[in-house]
Amino acid sequence: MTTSMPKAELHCHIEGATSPALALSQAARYGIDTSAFIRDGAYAWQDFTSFVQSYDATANLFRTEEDYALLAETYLTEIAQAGAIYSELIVSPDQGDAIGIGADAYISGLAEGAQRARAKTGIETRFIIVGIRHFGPERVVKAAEYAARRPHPLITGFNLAGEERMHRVADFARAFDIARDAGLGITIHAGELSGAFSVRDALDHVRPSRISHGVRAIEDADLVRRLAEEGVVLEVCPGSNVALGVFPDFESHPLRALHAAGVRVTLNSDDPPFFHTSLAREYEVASTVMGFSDVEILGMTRTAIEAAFVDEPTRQRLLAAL
Ligand SMILES: Nc1ncnc2[nH]cnc12
Ligand SMILES: [Zn+2]
Repeated sequence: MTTSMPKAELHCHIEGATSPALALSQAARYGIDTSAFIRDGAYAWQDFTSFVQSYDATANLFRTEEDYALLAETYLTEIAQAGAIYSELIVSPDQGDAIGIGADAYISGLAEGAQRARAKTGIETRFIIVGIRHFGPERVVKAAEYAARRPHPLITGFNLAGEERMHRVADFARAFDIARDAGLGITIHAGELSGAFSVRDALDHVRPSRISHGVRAIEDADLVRRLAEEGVVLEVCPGSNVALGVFPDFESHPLRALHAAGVRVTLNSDDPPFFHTSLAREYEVASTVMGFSDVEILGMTRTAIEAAFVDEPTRQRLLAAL
């Protein structure tokens, strides 16, 4: 049983962590019709493109700083009650602009929510600024420039998400240079919807310490060896991968093979209610379906803390809590 285990995650998109219940209460507040993206109390989507549409429609239910505080507080409190001691939330300054409050107010609302959750439960949180790939390289540079100004102390990393099949990683190298030069931790979505080549491109052009997903590296044995040798940490999201059809089921998911090959892997929830999962469920599936021992699962949590984009005193305090 993983219920009482300490947990940590490096990869959760904050808007994607909205429970359908919270989405419905926000929709009622603003008089928004959700029938296009919530049906029978669950998010409706069929493929990655319609998932992104449902995700964006959900994100647009949060309009004010206080809405964002409520979202972060609700999610972080829930996972803390399930044993999480650390969470890195992927946050998008573009979303602050999209709703008209601006990136600073968006971040400050999220930070207020993180602070409330920390006061109640002790959970530690950091924010990873994300550039949206399908918005194109120039918009991603803008997101990197925003992150590089270090507008809030909880912002410690930079990521690239969105439609992986658009553009090549090299098109985003400048954005990552800007973020890296500002001292931010570097991670990038690759090897989820696109194959092993995208993981190789990420290593060559972006030099990340972590990769968001990266699981399709399994298609290339040399690449798996390289990941293991270079100690690159994979933020693995098995529930998300199965829900999106990247792998047909948990039995054929490569987490076990990557772990056995010596790749440093961690467990993550991605967009939990969209993918019918939660951080707690990822831990439980790793144990009961994938057959990882408690010691192996604790090892993945340790890897997450070792790879977290936090200051050293915080890392040592979190490691001591394991
Ligand atoms: N799983 C995912 N892959 C790429 N971009 C995303 N944005 C939100 N969730 C995502
Ligand atoms: Zn993701």
